[in-house]
Amino acid sequence: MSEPILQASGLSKTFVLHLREGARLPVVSGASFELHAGECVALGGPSGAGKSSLLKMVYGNYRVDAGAIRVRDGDEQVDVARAAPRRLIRLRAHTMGYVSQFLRVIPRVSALDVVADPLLGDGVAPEEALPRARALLGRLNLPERLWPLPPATFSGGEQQRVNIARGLIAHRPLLLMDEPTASLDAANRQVVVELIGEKKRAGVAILGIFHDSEVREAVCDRVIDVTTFGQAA
Ligand SMILES: Nc1ncnc2c1ncn2[C@@H]1O[C@H](COP(=O)(O)OP(=O)(O)OP(=O)(O)O)[C@@H](O)[C@H]1O
Repeated sequence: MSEPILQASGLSKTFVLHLREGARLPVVSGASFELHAGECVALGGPSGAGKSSLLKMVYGNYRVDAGAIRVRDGDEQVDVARAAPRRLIRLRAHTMGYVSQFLRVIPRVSALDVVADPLLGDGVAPEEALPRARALLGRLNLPERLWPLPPATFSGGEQQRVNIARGLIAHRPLLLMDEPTASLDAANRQVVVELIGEKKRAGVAILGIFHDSEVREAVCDRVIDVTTFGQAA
């Protein structure tokens, strides 16, 4: 088997609530798992098990107390748990994408530009990036009249589709997805299932939270049960 794209080993994290007399909330202890090219893996377990927290640790938004999160970046390996902020920014720009549940809206920027932006950041010319953004928004059934508008006033499902298009338009070898279909109707869920399938066939490794069991069964090769990582004392 090829080298893993993501290798997490011995991750532990306890939240300490300093404004609550230092209350301690252990969330994971000794979490270890790997992801290989072309596979989609779901983080599973009941509400509060630590799925979102684990995803945020892998992306580098939450610090870990112990353990390593090694991500393959071309010929290099970057340990997200120890990487300098600049290295993390570079890793996120080209290697590790994140499709959050909600769109972070940028004032006055049109939906089309929001979606094309990652391609432009990769150096793709606007003449190529914009048609690709239009095609993806079209596949996701976002009405054409909305494309030139900033998404701030869009419905939840419309914003989520803009967010998915932005997260999937460029190639990133590792994709983290937090409930990508939460606000979508059945037809659009199916489009997202197809888009994820295409990413897998392109060799992308996907780690995500998929509460919708139909979507999970359609796209995921296995489930990592977060409860098996136990909780720190
Ligand atoms: N920033 C934070 N500060 C303090 N505690 C937190 C923080 N984020 C998460 N927690 C706690 O960590 C535990 C795990 O939360 P997390 O959101 O990771 O669970 P989850 O499995 O994703 O749940 P759900 O399926 O309900 O979204 C919860 O008890 C939560 O209260």
